[in-house]
Amino acid sequence: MANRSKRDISGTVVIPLPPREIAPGAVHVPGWLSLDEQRHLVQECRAWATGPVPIRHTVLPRGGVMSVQTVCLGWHWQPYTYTRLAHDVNGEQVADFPDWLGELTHRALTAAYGRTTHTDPYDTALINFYDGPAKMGMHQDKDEKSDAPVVSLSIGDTCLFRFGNTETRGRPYTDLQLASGDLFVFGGPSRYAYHGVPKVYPGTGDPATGLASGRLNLTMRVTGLR
Ligand SMILES: O=C(O)CCC(=O)C(=O)O
Ligand SMILES: [Fe+2]
Repeated sequence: MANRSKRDISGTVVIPLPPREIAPGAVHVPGWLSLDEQRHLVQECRAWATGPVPIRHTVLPRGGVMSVQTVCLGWHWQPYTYTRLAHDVNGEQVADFPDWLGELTHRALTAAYGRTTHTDPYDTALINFYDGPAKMGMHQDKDEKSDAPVVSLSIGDTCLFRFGNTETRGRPYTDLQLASGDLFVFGGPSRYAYHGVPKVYPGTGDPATGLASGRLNLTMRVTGLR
């Protein structure tokens, strides 16, 4: 279990807020990752960003380019499918989804839901890096052939995260902040809720994570593919 009390950049002890249910099946666990875990994830993400399939701005089918940069593990996501080979980047196979990340994901599910959740093994992670004005529009995560919850970890600058409903991109939605170390899980009735990142607040991250600026987000998923 992560050490739940930590110090902020000024050395003040910060006791994270308890888990909060944002919508049925959608739970925010502030400050879930320890600083050491965040540091480790930043190091690993730096390595994954270099290859075998380097991090890139994903190109959308109609020619738009996403402002975030993304690198994938296990399966390569390109709009709107998962493949083993990164045909839209360099044709290589993405890095494996490591066992330790699957274990961290299952611990995260237990922390969010307060019970063990049985799912097929998690087999992919999408790692997004937000720098400068990068953001993400409202969308559903629906390219997976599995209803297993999406498990999201955030490191670095705080963002505004908008978590909506399963019917439309618009209201009703809940705006919350995801800060460094926060866990957010959405499953059950919220699995296909629209969500997005309208804004990242520059300079709000703690450089002790190893990330001097910007925001990293990892989402672990079950693709349901073989
Ligand atoms: O950056 C985030 O917090 C959300 C990322 C996301 O929604 C996605 O990768 O599908
Ligand atoms: Fe998403």
